[in-house]
Amino acid sequence: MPDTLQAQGFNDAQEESLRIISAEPQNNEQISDEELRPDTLDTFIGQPQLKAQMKLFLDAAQLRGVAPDHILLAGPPGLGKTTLSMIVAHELGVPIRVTSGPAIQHAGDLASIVSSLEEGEVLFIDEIHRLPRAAEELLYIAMEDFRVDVMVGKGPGASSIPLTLPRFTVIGATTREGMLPSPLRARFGFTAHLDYYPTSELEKLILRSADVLGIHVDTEAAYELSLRSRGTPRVANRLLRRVRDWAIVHGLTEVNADAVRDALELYQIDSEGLDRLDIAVLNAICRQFNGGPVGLNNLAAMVGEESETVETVCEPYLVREGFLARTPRGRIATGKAWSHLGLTPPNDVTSLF
Ligand SMILES: Nc1ncnc2c1ncn2[C@@H]1O[C@H](COP(=O)(O)OP(=O)(O)OP(=O)(O)O)[C@@H](O)[C@H]1O
Repeated sequence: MPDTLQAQGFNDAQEESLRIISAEPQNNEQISDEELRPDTLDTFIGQPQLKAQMKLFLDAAQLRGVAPDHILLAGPPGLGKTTLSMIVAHELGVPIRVTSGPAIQHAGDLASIVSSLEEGEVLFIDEIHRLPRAAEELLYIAMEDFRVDVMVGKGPGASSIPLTLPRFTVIGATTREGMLPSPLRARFGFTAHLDYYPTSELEKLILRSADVLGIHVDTEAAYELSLRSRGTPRVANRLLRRVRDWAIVHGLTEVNADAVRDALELYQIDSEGLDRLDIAVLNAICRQFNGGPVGLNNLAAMVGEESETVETVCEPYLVREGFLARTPRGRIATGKAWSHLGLTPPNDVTSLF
């Protein structure tokens, strides 16, 4: 009988802690994301190269007195794509219309949005890689020729009337740049890739968010939080809120490093930002499979999770942080994983890394 997570008592309350380190927004988090969004490039923390490029790009458009070219923002969830698009509109002093690939079901939905845009307006399309095909084709023409063809009538008598659109700027955001068809990708004049944030920048971000939320957080506490934030602003802000709750309940007026450690221990987030599922995965590879290699399905069965969850929720961070390696024969635990678990790798395993 496999030693699964359920068998180890991985219950709903513990699953809750899984979601704390997820980079995806949860429940009503869009609302709490809003209050922490910086609204200028100067207050947007980190990504220095991207900010410098973006500033030049926007300044040039403003000096030329035209709407900037279309912008593609690519990168993992929670790194600030939506925030940057709001900043672009704010810096240009123009309104922004927000939609997303999954919200547009028919080409007509997109036609009605683009045909109601004002001159210079920003159209933000989140998850642009999920637009339906017909909408994508309509978008090609709208982006390139600022035109939309409106179909009148049905069947053989149908005809299309071209409607000229004002110049506007599309900002597309995607977590899956590779899924964008190349004709769509080619229509963006500027593509920005967002990277995971180093801890030094997450610290600044946490101190800024603490200020906005009216919490006193000392620098050591900000550092401890940044270590556990998986390089992701959304995770940093979420952990900060959970630590704030802990501080309120414990009657603290200032959050210090001990409060961060104690609060996050309660949520089963360790010093490297690994949660219970990450640890279960590493434990399974080291203890049950002698360090690997082990196939994804076996591994997922061992921890009692869907393969997809293991692959998309745990692995990217474990691989990025050097705890786990993917090889053609399966997943292997690295030396860092063994030492993080306080285990000694067997001799025949050390040759694998
Ligand atoms: N560079 C930054 N400086 C300050 N706060 C940031 C930064 N990047 C992101 N944030 C904050 O992190 C949260 C998540 O950011 P945002 O919604 O922009 O991410 P996203 O990349 O659009 O995520 P998704 O792909 O899930 O839509 C927001 O509260 C935002 O204010």
